[in-house]
Amino acid sequence: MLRRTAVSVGLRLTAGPSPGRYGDRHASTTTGTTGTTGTGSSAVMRPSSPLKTMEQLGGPSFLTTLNWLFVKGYFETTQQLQIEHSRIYGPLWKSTYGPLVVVNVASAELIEQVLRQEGRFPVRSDMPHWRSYRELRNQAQGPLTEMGVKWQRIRSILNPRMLKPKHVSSYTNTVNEVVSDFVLRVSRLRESSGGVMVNDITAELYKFAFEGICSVLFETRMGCMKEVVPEETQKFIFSVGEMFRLSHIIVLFPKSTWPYLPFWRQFVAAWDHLFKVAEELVQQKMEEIQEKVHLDQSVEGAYLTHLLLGEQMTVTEILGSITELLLAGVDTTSNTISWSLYNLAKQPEIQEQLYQEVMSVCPGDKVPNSEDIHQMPYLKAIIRETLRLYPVVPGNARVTVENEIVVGDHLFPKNTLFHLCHYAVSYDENIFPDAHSFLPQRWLRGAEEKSRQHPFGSVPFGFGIRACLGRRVAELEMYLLLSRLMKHYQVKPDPAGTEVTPITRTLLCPAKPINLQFVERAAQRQQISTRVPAEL
Ligand code: HEM
Repeated sequence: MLRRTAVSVGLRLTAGPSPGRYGDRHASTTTGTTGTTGTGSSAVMRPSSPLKTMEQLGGPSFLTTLNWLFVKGYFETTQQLQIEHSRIYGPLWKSTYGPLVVVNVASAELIEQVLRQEGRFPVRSDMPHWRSYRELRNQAQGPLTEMGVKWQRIRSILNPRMLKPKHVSSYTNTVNEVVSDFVLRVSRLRESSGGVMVNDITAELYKFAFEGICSVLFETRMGCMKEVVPEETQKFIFSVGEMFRLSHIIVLFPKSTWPYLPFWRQFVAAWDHLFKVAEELVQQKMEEIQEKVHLDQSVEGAYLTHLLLGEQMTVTEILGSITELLLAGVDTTSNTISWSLYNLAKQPEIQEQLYQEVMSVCPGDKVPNSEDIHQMPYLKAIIRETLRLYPVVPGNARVTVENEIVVGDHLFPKNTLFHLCHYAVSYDENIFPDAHSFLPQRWLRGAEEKSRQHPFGSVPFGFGIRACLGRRVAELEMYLLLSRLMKHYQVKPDPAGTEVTPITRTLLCPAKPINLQFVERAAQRQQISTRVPAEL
C-alpha cells in the first residue's frame, strides 16, 4: 500500500466552486405538473391525472429479454435494442433481469424529468461489480463509484483543475506535444504500410488518449507514441477494454455466483493491473516531490502534484480517484475521434469545410491552441454530431435514492433504477431530422434546427453535478488532435469499402477495426503544383 512520503509544504488547493456550476444544461422543467411535494430538485412532481404505479408499467419479461439478447443477438448491440424496444413499448417501459427491475426511459422530455429530480447526491447505479473489486482489494472508491456525501467531497476536490477553463487551457502545450507525436506516429504507420493506409486507427488512438491523460495528470510520458510501446502500457490499455467488456457480462449474474465465474477472475485481474500501473505512477510522483523538497526546490506541477500537496485526500483515496480518471480517459476520447475521422473520410465536403476553417484560423504551420479552438465552431459541431450518432455512453443510469418521483404519468418508489436510453433519443427524428445522417451544421449557432432542439436530446457528457468530470480535458484533446490532423492529412475511406457499425461493451465502440487512408496535404499541394504546368 502506498504511503504519503511528501512533506507538507503548506500548499493547498483552494476550495473550488460548488460542483453544481459545472456541466449544467438549462431547460424547461416538466410540463403538465400541477404541484410538487418535498423540497428542491428531489421534489415529486404531481401531474393532474391519477398516477399509475410501477407495477402497471409494461415491458418484456425476463425470458423475452433473454430471447432478444441471446437468440435475436442483441447482446452486443444493446444500443440498438433501446430503439427496438421503444418502438414496441413506447418511451417508458420496464425490463426485468431476474430480481433486478430497470425502468427504461427513451424520450428527451422524460429523461429531463428523471435528471431534474436526481437529488443532491445523484447515484448512477450502485455498480456492485466495480465496488466489490475495491472491497476485495481494500482500495478506495473514486468519483465513478463513490456515493453520497463521500462522492460530493471527492468531486469538490477533483473538479477545479479538471473543469475550470483557466486550468484546462493550461494543459494545451502538454496535450499538443502528444498531438505532435501522434502526427509523427501516423506518418510512420503510413510508411510501414508502404503507402497511405493506417489500419485500426482506434487502437492507435487508445495510445494517444492514454498518453494524453497521463501527461495531464502526471506530466509523465508513457512512450505510447514510440515504435515499440512499453508492455505495461499496452497491458493497461488492454485491461481497460477487458474491464468494460467483462462488466457487461458480469452484471447479468447474481453477485453470489461471481467468485465461481471465470469472467470474475479475469475482471479482478484487469482491475489489478489498472491499480498497479496507477500506483506506480503515483509512487513515482511522490518520490519526485520528496526529492525536490529535500533539495529545497519549489514544487510545482500539474494535477496529481496538486492532489498530493493539497493533503485533502489520503494517498489511498488519491489512488482510487486517479485509477478511475485514467481508465475513463482512454476509450472515451479515442472512440469518439475514431468515429469523427471515419465520418469525415466518408464525407469529403464536410472534411473540406473543416480544413478551411482550421486553415483560416491557423494558417501555414501555426499549431492550433485553446484560444484558436474558440474560433472553430465547425470543429466543435463535428465532435458534437459525432457524439450524437455515437454516444460513448449509449445508456446512462440514475437511482432515485432520496425520494419517490413522478416520470410521465407514473409514480416510482424510492430506489428505482432508471436506464436513460440516450442512444435511442439521439436518433429521434422529431428532435434530429434526418437523424441517421452525419450533419454537423445542425449544431451551429443560428441553424434553424438548433433553436428547436430539445436540450436533453443529446447529452453525451451526462447532466448536472454528476456529469462527466473529464469533459473539458476530453474536448481539449479531441479538438487539438482533430484540427492538427486536418492540417496534415486528408482522410479517405478504406479502399476495401468496409462499413463499420457500433457495438456496446458498456461503452460504445467500433465493431471492427476502422482502417483509413491518410493522404499528406503537403504532398497533395506539391502534386498539384507539379501537375499544373504539364496540364497547361
Ligand atoms: C468523449 C469523451 C467522454 C465522454 C463522452 C464521457 C462521457 C461521460 C458520461 C456520460 C458520464 C456519466 C455522467 C452522468 O452520469 O451524468 C461520465 C462520467 C465520468 N467521466 Fe467522462 N466522458 C468522456 C471522457 C472522459 C475523460 C477523458 C475522463 C477523465 C479525465 C472522464 C472522466 C469521467 C469521470 C471520473 C466520470 C464520473 C463522474 C461522477 O460520477 O462524478 N471522462 N463521462
